[in-house]
Amino acid sequence: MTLTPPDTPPAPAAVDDGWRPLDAHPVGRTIAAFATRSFVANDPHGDRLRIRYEARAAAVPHATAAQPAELRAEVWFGPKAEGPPGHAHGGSVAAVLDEAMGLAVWLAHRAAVAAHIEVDFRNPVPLGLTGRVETTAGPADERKSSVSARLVGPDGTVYGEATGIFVLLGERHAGRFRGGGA
Ligand SMILES: CCCCC/C=C\C/C=C\C/C=C\C/C=C\CCCC(=O)SCCNC(=O)CCNC(=O)[C@H](O)C(C)(C)COP(=O)(O)OP(=O)(O)OC[C@H]1O[C@@H](n2cnc3c(N)ncnc32)[C@H](O)[C@@H]1OP(=O)(O)O
Repeated sequence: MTLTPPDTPPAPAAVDDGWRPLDAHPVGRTIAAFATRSFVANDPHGDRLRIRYEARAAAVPHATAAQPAELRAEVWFGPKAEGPPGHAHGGSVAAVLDEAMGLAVWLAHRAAVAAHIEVDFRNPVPLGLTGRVETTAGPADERKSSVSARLVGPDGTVYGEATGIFVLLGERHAGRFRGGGA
């Protein structure tokens, strides 16, 4: 019996894990528009931070307690994010984690501001790193949500971990967090 060489196996079908650009998500569009102005995300071609958010499409159109919307991001730390020589400033890492947590709460529940965050810097972030921010928004009551996030490198190195309490914006905050500025 002769064995014929197997055909070249077909490329594995791309696995659709449900992640889409943020602006493909109905709530995500509002968030994406906000993010173009934010401290973290306002310079997508700059040398400091470049960040691209994605939402889990499985949550379209709205999150439920059983299936909260999820947010993640790809982030690049450029030469102008420097803190310790050759590495990212802790404030830039904290800012990235803070914003991602805020947007994750917004996507899962509604717009919110950070009341309390804690950040653990696990490994120094080399400048030039492109990492992944993963977020998990916890359940919310009518006033607040817990949330966590971490920054992971392409090889699985965990660079930073954060937890936060975000206060959901309601009627009592009306007018406090409007756009504008001096
Ligand atoms: C579809 C249209 C949408 C339009 C959206 C419009 C605007 C968007 C607005 C905002 C954008 C949203 C997201 C932005 C995303 C990311 C940005 C990055 C995240 C940030 O960077 S954002 C900036 C930094 N952030 C601040 O600038 C906040 C300054 N701060 C305050 O403005 C107040 O401090 C406030 C409002 C936080 C609370 O004040 P408050 O009076 O409303 O809340 P209150 O005291 O009633 O507490 C309610 C419950 O939260 C618990 N709680 C409160 N504080 C706590 C703490 N520190 N630790 C642990 N738990 C805490 C209480 O214990 C209570 O819990 P309980 O209900 O169980 O009693």
